[in-house]
Amino acid sequence: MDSAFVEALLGARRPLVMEIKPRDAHGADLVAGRTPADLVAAYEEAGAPCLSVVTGRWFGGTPALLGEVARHASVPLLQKDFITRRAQLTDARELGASAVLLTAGLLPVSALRTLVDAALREGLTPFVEITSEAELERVPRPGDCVIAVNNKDIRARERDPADLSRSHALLPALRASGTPCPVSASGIDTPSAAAGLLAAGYRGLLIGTALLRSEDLDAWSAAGSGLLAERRVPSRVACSQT
Ligand SMILES: O=P(O)(O)OC[C@@H](O)[C@@H](O)c1c[nH]c2ccccc12
Repeated sequence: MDSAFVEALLGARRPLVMEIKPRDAHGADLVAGRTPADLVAAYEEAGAPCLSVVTGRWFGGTPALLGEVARHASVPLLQKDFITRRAQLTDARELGASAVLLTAGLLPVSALRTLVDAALREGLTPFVEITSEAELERVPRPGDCVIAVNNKDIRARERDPADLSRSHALLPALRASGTPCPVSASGIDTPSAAAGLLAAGYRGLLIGTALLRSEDLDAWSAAGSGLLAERRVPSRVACSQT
């Protein structure tokens, strides 16, 4: 498969897809005054092989944020939004995305197939999120997709507590599906949880909130490269609700 996003992730020493999103699921600010350029610089310096940009408005994102990140980033970008129409794929590519989120649990199976085919035709890597084996079975062309287990539930707007055991339980099925790049996403909130998922066999982790609140990205990078330092990771004080 020909995918800059997958190649970057599989070739990375620290396969962490570092996410930029303005607010967490409860509406709290995650950016703390930093510009998109500041965030890109911090993540790239920490060794991010790819970045995720949330453009969905539940999390305070906009398409313009993706364009702004793309102006500064030199790594492949994933757009995270609720994509239901082909026109959104063209927009994603024009804004600078290399990969697009498609949510298996929210799309009828025929729409999922159409969007996976259309994304691949646009040169975009489908990054398909699933939460169960039943959803995994609905993913077409898994060998051409990144498949990510979401440890939270997007139908609950990600306000539910994360269940990392879901990622551990679904890994064998993910591997059997033929995806080149099994990913675990959401609610990974400590470097040791990250290290555990990578040790289990995940080839990529998608982390937003915890990185945006972290004051020690190096500890995360160490976890990502299997060199977990036994040190405390200070968190930013949770920012006020907006
Ligand atoms: O901030 P977290 O818990 O590390 O989660 C990141 C990412 O998985 C989450 O932002 C997300 C998962 N599915 C989405 C769909 C749209 C927007 C965002 C998302």
